[in-house]
Amino acid sequence: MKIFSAEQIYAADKATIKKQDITSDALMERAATQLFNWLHLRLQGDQVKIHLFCGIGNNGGDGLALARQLQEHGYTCTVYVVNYSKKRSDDFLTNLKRLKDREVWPEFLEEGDDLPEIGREDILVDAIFGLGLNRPPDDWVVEIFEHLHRSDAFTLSVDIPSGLFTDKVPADEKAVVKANHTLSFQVPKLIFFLPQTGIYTEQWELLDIGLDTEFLMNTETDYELIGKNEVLSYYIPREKFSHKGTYGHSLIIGGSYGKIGAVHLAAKACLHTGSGLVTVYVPQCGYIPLQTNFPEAMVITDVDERHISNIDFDISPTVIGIGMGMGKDKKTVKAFIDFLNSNDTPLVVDADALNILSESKELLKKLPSQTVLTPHPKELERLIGKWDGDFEKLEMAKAFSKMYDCVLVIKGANTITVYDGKGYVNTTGNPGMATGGTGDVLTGMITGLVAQGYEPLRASIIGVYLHGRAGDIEVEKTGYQALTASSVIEGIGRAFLDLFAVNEELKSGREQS
Ligand SMILES: NC(=O)C1=CN([C@@H]2O[C@H](COP(=O)(O)OP(=O)(O)OC[C@H]3O[C@@H](n4cnc5c(N)ncnc54)[C@H](O)[C@@H]3O)[C@@H](O)[C@H]2O)[C@H](O)CC1
Ligand SMILES: [K+]
Repeated sequence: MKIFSAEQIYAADKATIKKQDITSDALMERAATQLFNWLHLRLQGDQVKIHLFCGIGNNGGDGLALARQLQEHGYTCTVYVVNYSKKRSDDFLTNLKRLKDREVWPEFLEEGDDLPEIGREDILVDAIFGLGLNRPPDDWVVEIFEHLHRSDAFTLSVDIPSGLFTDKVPADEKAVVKANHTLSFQVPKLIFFLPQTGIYTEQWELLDIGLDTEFLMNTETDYELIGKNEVLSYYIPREKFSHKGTYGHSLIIGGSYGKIGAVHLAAKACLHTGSGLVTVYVPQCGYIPLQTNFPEAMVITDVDERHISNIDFDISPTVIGIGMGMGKDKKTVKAFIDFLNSNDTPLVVDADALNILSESKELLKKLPSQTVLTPHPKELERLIGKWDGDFEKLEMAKAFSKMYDCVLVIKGANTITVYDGKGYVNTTGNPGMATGGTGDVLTGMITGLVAQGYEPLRASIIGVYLHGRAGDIEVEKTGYQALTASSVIEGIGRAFLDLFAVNEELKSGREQS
């Protein structure tokens, strides 16, 4: 699913109005009807108090139109207009008049006014600012936001939480409404997925307002949201007359004394993801544990007992995953540099190998094209430098990925894969996965997908999705605290099966008919 910028959404509005030969007011009415339906379905006429806080632009217009529909259906609502500017939008004014024609008189809030009492059982609708915010809200408006927050009432934001810019992180966290739920129009917004802006809404949901599908389909976006459909469209089916050679040979290089487990996890995840063969390359201390506990893997050992000191093997792998648990011993750093100087096998690079690259950036030029790098936030900072806010981070990541022709997998709550100027935002995963070893599992999975013939960008996107899905499946059994990297590996098979699972409701519907 595409993630559109604010400019593109405004353009989609225009295209829709023209193509469907409707007024902008009619489009706003559609938006308000969707908001109303959402609330009405849940409230079923309940007489809970609803406070609608509206701005003076089109976000406020949506709020006023919603207020009218609520009032027409007998709901108890009070409407406030946060009067932060004299430049009211036309559709706001149209809806203000319609409300007044029905003898609903909004209370206009100005600087210094007393603020209304809000009970914690009430419902707040936040339609103060939408996509049009272009400077931080005034202090007195921020005070209103804080007043709303203190009420503890359920807060429903219209389109986006008011006070959020669509392309930069707000300087003051008090200057953003904290929403329990956001009903956003038609398309997901990037702000829902970034750590510094995603925190302002607990949940978000899309409401279809019938924007022109042709425009949406034909417009290229900088970001894409990755769900099951996207992953399914990339899936390569297995062939009947295939054999283990068809699905590649992965070599996992890493480990050091006390960190052999990292290689074990990566290699096992690689195998569970479908790599035809998996060989691990470890220091000698890894030989017995791996051969004892992981019979499917072949093991090649370094000449050194405790560290990798000379990467030397006589197999021809399809892809190499390197870095987990490898450490930065002097011998290892040298071995890694020598390896890069002679290697032309596709690479997936993680952990200590990333840190070695960060310390000698000239090495980055030695990576084969489309090498996959899987940094967590600290490793990313060492690689690309410090950034000022999540949006700058993404721009810097894109520039870095272009400069070195590499796929950057930026790990986080919503992992974002960056390549060729585009970002792919993952939707799976959960806080239980913030535990040691899950990164090793991810690297192994991406390696296993490259081995099977997925090009590195797709392997990364699919690997990240399945990794999160496996975690989501397993967390149902364990809860957040007890989820481990090993259980994520156990979930990989189910994550694949889930790609093809028919929605239970659809299935039972079909069986009945
Ligand atoms: N396709 C859709 O998604 C539709 C969305 N709709 C809604 O329209 C808003 C966007 O409306 P817009 O009028 O452009 O912006 P705002 O409502 O956010 O209004 C802001 C308004 O105020 C001015 N302004 C900006 N920042 C400040 C500030 N700090 N202080 C004072 N004034 C400020 C700015 O110039 C604007 O005029 C979208 O989010 C949806 O809710 C449509 O209703 C249907 C189609
Ligand atoms: K809003």
